[in-house]
Amino acid sequence: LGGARCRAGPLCTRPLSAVVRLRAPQRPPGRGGPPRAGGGGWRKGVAGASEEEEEEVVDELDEDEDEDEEGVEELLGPSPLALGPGVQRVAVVHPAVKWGPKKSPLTSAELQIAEAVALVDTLQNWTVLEKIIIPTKNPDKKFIFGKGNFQILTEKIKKLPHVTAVFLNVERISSLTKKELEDAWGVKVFDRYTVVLHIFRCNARTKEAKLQIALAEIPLLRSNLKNEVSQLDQQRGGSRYIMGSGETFMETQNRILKEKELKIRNALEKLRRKRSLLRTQRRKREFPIISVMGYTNCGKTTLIKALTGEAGLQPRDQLFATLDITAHAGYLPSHMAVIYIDTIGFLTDLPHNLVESFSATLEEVAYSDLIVHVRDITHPETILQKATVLSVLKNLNIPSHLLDSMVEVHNKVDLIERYKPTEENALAISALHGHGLEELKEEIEKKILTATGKKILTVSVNLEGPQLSWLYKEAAVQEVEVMPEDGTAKVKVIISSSAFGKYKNLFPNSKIFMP
Ligand SMILES: Nc1nc2c(ncn2[C@@H]2O[C@H](COP(=O)(O)OP(=O)(O)OP(=O)(O)O)[C@@H](O)[C@H]2O)c(=O)[nH]1
Ligand SMILES: [Mg+2]
Repeated sequence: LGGARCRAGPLCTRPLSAVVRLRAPQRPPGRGGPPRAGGGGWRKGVAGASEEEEEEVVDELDEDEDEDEEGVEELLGPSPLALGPGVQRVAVVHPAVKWGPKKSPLTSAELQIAEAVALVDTLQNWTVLEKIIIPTKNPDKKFIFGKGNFQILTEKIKKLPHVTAVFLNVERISSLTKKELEDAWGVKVFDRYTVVLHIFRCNARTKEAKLQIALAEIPLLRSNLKNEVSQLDQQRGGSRYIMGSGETFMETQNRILKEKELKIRNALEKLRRKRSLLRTQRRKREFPIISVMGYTNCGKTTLIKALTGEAGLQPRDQLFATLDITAHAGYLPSHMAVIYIDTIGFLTDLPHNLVESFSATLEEVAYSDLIVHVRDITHPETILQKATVLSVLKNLNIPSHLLDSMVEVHNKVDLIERYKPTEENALAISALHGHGLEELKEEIEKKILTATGKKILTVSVNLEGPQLSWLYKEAAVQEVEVMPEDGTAKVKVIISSSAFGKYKNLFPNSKIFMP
């Protein structure tokens, strides 16, 4: 890939496998409560998992982590974009549909080109030299532009002496069109797919992200191969057989690519199995899971940082800062421990197979108890962004109850004076300044209790009896307030309906205080 590196430093995120290592970030402000045994003491009380058990899971999951690392680098290989090292000076060309059925009702060419520029700005050493909007009737057809407009465009590009590449802001161009445009303009031509993929490549840190990128790059390698073969054919006048093998060069290369694709899919499948093991572990520990989703740069990481107090999280004003799904522990108002999952942001016209290669990661979302949809309400395209997020979620086969219970959050309201959401049930917040977070946590807690069928209640127990240890085993004890005068304690618990039924049967005389 040469010298094109991202502006961002190393990502400071916590891979999903860190879930089982979570430690309570702070002790909740409660009276009494279970005793603290070392660092994980409080959590031990909440989740009912011993530390030894926890370490065991970590060991099991970390196994062969390192030995695979080299294999992943090999599968990822050099970038198929074949970019030279160093600087790229880019002309961003946006084919705008002025009318007809292909015209997007929600967006304007200026805003679309602004997003394309933001994508280029994400990359270190890449600068935008020129922005050109050029009309077209149908950007999906083979040559994108009409003859006259193409000539105007070619003249404009040729007049830019320092330009090294053209970023054509369409989802995908065929290898044939790409070649023709490159021949006509004498510079490299990228589409959205290649630019986004390049950003992903720069931001990928974990094995899973790298494998997903390797998978998404296969179609590029395939079209590169096609070009290479047609060039060879032109030079030599026909396909050549590799001596003795009976296979043409194209067939051999295609076979190698297929094998590579299979290896990547297998490696991803292995990671997926690991993930499902983690999921079972988490279920056992009864941490409710909240997936935080939204358009890229809307403030997901900032929000999770604010909700969990995790200092290591690094939000950045950059598209696709987060590429790995990561998990972070936080507390709801009643001291319930939950896990927030930070996810990759969405983008309009994100090429289909790119989404597909990341959908394994996003599969995690389907297993969460609640989705929080964060929106950058200050963005001029916020409505289109919402539509994009909802449509991607639909395509991911997220269970409908999760879509129905989704919490919509309007973020960055500090930038708008006296903001009032027009959508019913949306919550206005500023993740950066911490406004509206208490209300948000209350709302999340309400929905989590409904989703998990749990109740929060306080019971009075006799300290000499078995109730307290029963509750520690079967429910999540939040607070214990001892009444020394009569040897009882008031215990606040989060308990499932079925465990509550059992409790009432076992201890019919225990006093119960509903909230
Ligand atoms: N003014 C303001 N800026 C915010 C707020 N929340 C986030 N930001 C800024 O928005 C930018 C993006 O924030 P992130 O938290 O990295 O966004 P993200 O959704 O995680 O982005 P990706 O991971 O790239 O998809 C950063 O510069 C944040 O400081 C907010 O409430 N107010
Ligand atoms: Mg992020």
